Amino acid sequence: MVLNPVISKLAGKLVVLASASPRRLEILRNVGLRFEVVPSWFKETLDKSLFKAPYEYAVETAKQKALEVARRMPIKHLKTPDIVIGADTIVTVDGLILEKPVDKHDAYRMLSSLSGKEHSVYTGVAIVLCHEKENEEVDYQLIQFYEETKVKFADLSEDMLWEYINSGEPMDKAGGYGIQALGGMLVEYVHGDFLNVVGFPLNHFCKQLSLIYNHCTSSSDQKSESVHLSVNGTHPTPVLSQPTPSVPAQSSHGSSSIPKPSSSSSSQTHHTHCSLAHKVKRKGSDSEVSQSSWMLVNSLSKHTDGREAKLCNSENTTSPLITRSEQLIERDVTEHEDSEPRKEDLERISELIDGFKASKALFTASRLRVFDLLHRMPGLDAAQVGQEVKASVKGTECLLEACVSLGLLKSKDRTYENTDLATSLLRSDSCFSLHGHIQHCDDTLWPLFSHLESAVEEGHSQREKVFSRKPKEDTFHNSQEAKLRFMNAMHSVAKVAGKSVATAFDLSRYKTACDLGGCTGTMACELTKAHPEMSVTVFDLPAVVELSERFRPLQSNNRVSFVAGDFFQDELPKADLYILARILHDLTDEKLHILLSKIADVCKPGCGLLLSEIFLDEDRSGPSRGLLQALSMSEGKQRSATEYSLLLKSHGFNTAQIRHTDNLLDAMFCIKA
Ligand SMILES: Cc1cn([C@@H]2O[C@H](COP(=O)(O)OP(=O)(O)OP(=O)(O)O)[C@@H](O)[C@H]2O)c(=O)[nH]c1=O
Repeated sequence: MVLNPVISKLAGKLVVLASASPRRLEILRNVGLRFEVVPSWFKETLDKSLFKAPYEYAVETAKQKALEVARRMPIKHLKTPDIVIGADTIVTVDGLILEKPVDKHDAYRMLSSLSGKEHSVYTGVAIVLCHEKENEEVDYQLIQFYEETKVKFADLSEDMLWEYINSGEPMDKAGGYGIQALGGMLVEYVHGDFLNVVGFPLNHFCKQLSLIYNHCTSSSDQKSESVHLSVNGTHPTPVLSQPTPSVPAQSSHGSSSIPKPSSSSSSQTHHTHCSLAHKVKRKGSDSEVSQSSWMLVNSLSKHTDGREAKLCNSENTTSPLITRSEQLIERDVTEHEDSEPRKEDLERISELIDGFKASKALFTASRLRVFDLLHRMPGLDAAQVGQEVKASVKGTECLLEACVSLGLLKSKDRTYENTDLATSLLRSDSCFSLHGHIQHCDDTLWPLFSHLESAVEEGHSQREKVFSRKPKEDTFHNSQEAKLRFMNAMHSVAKVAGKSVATAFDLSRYKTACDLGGCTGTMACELTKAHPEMSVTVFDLPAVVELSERFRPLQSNNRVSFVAGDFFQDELPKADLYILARILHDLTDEKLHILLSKIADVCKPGCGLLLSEIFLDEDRSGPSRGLLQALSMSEGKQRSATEYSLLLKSHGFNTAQIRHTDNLLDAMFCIKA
């Protein structure tokens, strides 16, 4: 079928991905779909012997995953999604269904059964469309389909098998391998949609969406089969299984009665476009990783039916795949070496080279309170600004011009005023001021980053080396000052990100909360604003609680109280929701487990845990904000949402929802099992 643009059709709809799979999240995020992640609690324990074909099992599991979330959300999250997407990936070989291995031996069993053979990967997908009716009942409409991809593994030696298993990669992946990463080494060829193996058949999914939202008529090879479930409360009852006008068609791979796809042998080839290709583009083509991804993508080809793809390899040739891929890489490298550098590459590198200059210009203007001044007195010229901030005219002029070029100031006839960005984020007294954070970057991070080379060589932060050189830092007064500066930094980030985190989830069932390490109480304040029946205790070190009084006039809220204590040593205040905002990334594994065990001990089943951190992309390729921060961290580490989720799970907290907020901090909501 002809594919029409469709992702934009979902704008404004509450789309929910009922999956904890980081790969599915990334595949869908890469195409610009905006959605919430609510991992399904459905246990993958359907009796496989009841299904005639393996894909029926995958489709049914996907359906149950999606329906569980579609049914839970109106009750537990008090909102009805528009669309819930569920998926399930399985590997089948020799008539067996392989899911995720339970341990290394299980992984060994799976991978050795795949060695030297072709197997099928099926991903079943269920799209549940939720229609709220006037009587508060929800009508669920179900579209389900599956996609098959054939994959052939090389013969794997025992050493290869164990080296791969010991990498840890197999454990959360169907069949015990990840084709998108190290597992790619094991693969001789792929017939079909590559992303289907990774966990989500994007192309087929878009075609289905197109059928739903573009109201196309189905092509002749497509059968129509959609299921309506009329749901009252929590118990769905299948009432009908037939085509409907609003969901016109089901693809040829739709649900149980549909025959297996035939293996196509068309000779026309096209290069596939998958998320890896986008990534290569985004990252530039210099790194080895990018090149190998590029090779992988380009060595796939697509047949005319648009779904069956095959490597340019066949068993009756010596190894055309390798030859072709090598040629592609060779050509790519040569082209890059010989040709003039591309304009955008030069721009990107210059930007990076000058990044430190831009940062320092911002820090300096901020320290001199240029943005405060120009807010009070817009339209000053360089001499007037210099006089006010007690700086030279020449130096001030250079600084102001640099700020204009960075979009922080506007100039007209050699006079200056703030841009909107400066007014909202850079003034020291604005509601969302990042002034405190900027000062912290200048005072603490700047010196640390100037010792980055030693930090990288030695493998630990240079904090002690850098700051013990300045004896004045050790006096009580200065350490007090340093504490205040740090609190100011935390305060300013919490002011900017607090609302996004506090409103990320419906927490209205919780009446008492405790913000551990809650500093000045800004996040606590945002939580009470977002949840009018909630009271929040801020628990922090005595010195912090004492100093936080200076910020209290800002928190005019009697539902926020402060308790002094050390969360490693003292009893935690009782609450039914605990908040950990920007705490975990900074702790060693040991401390982290002590803290999480303490929280788990005081939490009854049903208690909540709200975690707020920067969540790294699952492949740790971004965001730079998180990865750059890691360069100056003394202990601890940055993690992805899945890593946090697994960590919390090991202490009995199930992830209920994850929110990438597009703000400075992301959020995850977990419930004590
Ligand atoms: C073959 C293959 C699989 N996978 C992953 O295997 C999991 C399958 O498990 P699932 O049960 O379908 O999903 P899940 O991870 O448990 O998530 P959920 O949807 O919440 O059940 C998914 O993650 C897939 O990406 C890869 O990442 N690469 C591969 O090459």
